Amino acid sequence: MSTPGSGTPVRTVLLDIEGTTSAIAFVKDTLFPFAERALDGFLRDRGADPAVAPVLDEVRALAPGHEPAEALRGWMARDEKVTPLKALQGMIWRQGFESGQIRGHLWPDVAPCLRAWARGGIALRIYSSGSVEAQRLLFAHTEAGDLTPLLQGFDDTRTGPKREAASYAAIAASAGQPPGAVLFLSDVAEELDAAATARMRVCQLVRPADGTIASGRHPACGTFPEVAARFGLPAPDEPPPG
Ligand SMILES: CSCCC(=O)C(=O)COP(=O)(O)O
Ligand SMILES: [Mg+2]
Repeated sequence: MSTPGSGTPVRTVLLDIEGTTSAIAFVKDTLFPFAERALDGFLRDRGADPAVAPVLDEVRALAPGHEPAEALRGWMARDEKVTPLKALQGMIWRQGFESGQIRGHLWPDVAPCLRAWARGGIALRIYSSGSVEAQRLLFAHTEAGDLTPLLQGFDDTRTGPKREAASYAAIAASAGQPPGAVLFLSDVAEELDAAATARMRVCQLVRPADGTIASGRHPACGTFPEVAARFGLPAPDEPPPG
């Protein structure tokens, strides 16, 4: 697949989380089990809250004939990126992040690049299946500190599915950028296909520790400094720790 907009300088970097900024194992082995363990207590204690009850109605609408807890556990077991599940996970993770039980994992090459890119005038935005609430929590409580001041926008699947081009067109419009000035980074080739169809520039993060396989359809990099070198972004001036 060609690289749309390759003559346009990158003004915005749009970041996926799982498999891109953060380890797949962190999401699967830390975040998901935390939500699984806390689910029943959360539904019992908070199920009638004004912020929670409408989300449970969305669950019932998507899984008629099932108890919400049963539907949610099924989606979790199959890692289905269902919007109300992701919203509830974000609410459950809040207690874990704010109490210090969970710290957001970032690959060591990520924070130095985000700082350098933001300092260099590049707008940084997140687009993840994780809810906007979860995204903010993760970046406010990373192992490298609170990185939310570096981030200018957050989108989740309420904007649209990650494998549909219209979602990327909407994000570029809300960022006030032509799609060709936006570089989308993700580990998932189908997400990159959709972003490229919307005329964004794209790069697959192929992190060996995550077991990602290069699709061959898009430019691929193993680390954020490689992305910086390939797409003309500022280089990090601090070496990654360790
Ligand atoms: C704190 S974000 C949680 C990550 C998550 O729940 C998820 O499904 C990740 O999906 P992504 O689109 O970032 O690959
Ligand atoms: Mg991902």
